Amino acid sequence: MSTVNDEETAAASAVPAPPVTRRRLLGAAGAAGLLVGGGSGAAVAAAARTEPTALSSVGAGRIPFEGARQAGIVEPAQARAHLVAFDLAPAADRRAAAGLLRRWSDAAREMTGQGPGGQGRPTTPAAYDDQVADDAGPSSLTVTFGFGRSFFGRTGLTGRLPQALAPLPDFPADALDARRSDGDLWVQIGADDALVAFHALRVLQKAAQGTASVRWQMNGFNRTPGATERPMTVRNLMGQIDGTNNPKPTDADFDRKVFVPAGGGDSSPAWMADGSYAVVRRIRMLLDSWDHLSVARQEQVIGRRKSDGAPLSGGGATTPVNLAAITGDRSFAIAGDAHIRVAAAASNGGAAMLRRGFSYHDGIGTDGAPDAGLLFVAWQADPLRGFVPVQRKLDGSDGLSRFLRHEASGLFAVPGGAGPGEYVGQRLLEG
Ligand SMILES: C=CC1=C(C)c2cc3[nH]c(cc4nc(cc5[nH]c(cc1n2)c(C)c5CCC(=O)O)C(CCC(=O)O)=C4C)c(C)c3C=C
Ligand SMILES: [Fe+2]
Repeated sequence: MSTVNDEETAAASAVPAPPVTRRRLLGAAGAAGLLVGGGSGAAVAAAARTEPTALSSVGAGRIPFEGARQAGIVEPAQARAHLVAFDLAPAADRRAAAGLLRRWSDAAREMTGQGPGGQGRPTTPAAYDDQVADDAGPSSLTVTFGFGRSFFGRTGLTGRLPQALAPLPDFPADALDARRSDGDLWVQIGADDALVAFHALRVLQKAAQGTASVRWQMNGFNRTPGATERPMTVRNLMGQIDGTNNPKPTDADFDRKVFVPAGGGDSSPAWMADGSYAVVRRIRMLLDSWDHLSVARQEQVIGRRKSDGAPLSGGGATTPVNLAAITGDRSFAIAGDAHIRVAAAASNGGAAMLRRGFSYHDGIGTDGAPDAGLLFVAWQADPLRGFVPVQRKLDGSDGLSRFLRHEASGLFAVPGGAGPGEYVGQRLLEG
């Protein structure tokens, strides 16, 4: 599942970090030379050849933590992700929760290179330092925080519970594992480097100690930037180009679809201004069955060509889909149960969302098949005008659903971002 991870936005979204200073790199190279000094001649020669180089483009990508909106929503989905839900400790109240969001925001600010010591490089809050991300640049790290419905009861804030955070309906085909669903708090960590992402996760876990503990964790991935000749929409584990027809930040109605307006909305209180709602679903792909289909059949199931993502109604990948197109034998070019027909805004009263997911692969399941699929993350201003109507339709009539199993689910209110000196959620917790 892709995102705005497309040609148009890839270059624009990450701010290159200032280059690493020569002194710093020479220091590191010198230390490496000392370390191998007693070793073989070949090792010494290899160390001597170690020229200081600037951070590669991957390490240099920096996405500011501070802003009216949280990072990690509109930027291209990174190569690595940890999606983690936390539950508050029994004794943790609203004050403790506020302290946690303050610690988390400060840590995220520092790790993304915006903190007190930051100069564009990630720093680690000293109290949690494990040095795992030392030497790496920010690597497009984003940390995004959200609140689950249960958070409001736990902190005495039910009066501020958004209507839009109503529980998702039970979809008949769901096979949800409650232990891997929901949660008081949700954190999405994304980075283009695995160590940077892991490090951020550990720092946030340590900062939570005594206040909240991990309820579930899911680890995802996408194509690494630079792996293709030019930036392009990613493929999911079924091999499809996924994300082509996502709303684009340049669309006139993008903000209205994805973000809560200033002052709140019909179903959102004012503290959610500039925020969004994240629907998170762990969707297992029944890959062994899928791989038995011919490519032609797979293309009919989706409604797009597998090679380049072009719609079966004609044209190239970015050609608008024509759901009315008829083939020579007078049938629809895009089948009645094709995924893109059933999911289309036109089939769902205009319902739309920004899909920004990550693939996952957790080895082989107890059934002997790959435990792999999509960590589907959909962003919208109101789930009742986004995910809910679309999933209702897909659940009953999507040809793709025969090859999927929804195994876990969560809905989280992701408030607007933090400005200098602020923490995420401050307007909820202190307003
Ligand atoms: C409830 C929303 C959706 C779920 C759940 C979902 C799961 C899912 N989708 C794919 C693969 C593709 N989806 C594509 C398009 C597409 N999917 C949704 C919604 C959900 N998908 C929408 C709204 C759209 C756009 C429809 C349109 O108007 O064109 C595509 C085509 C390429 C693209 O536009 O992204 C693919 C491929 C998988 C594998 C999956 C669950 C694992
Ligand atoms: Fe889809």
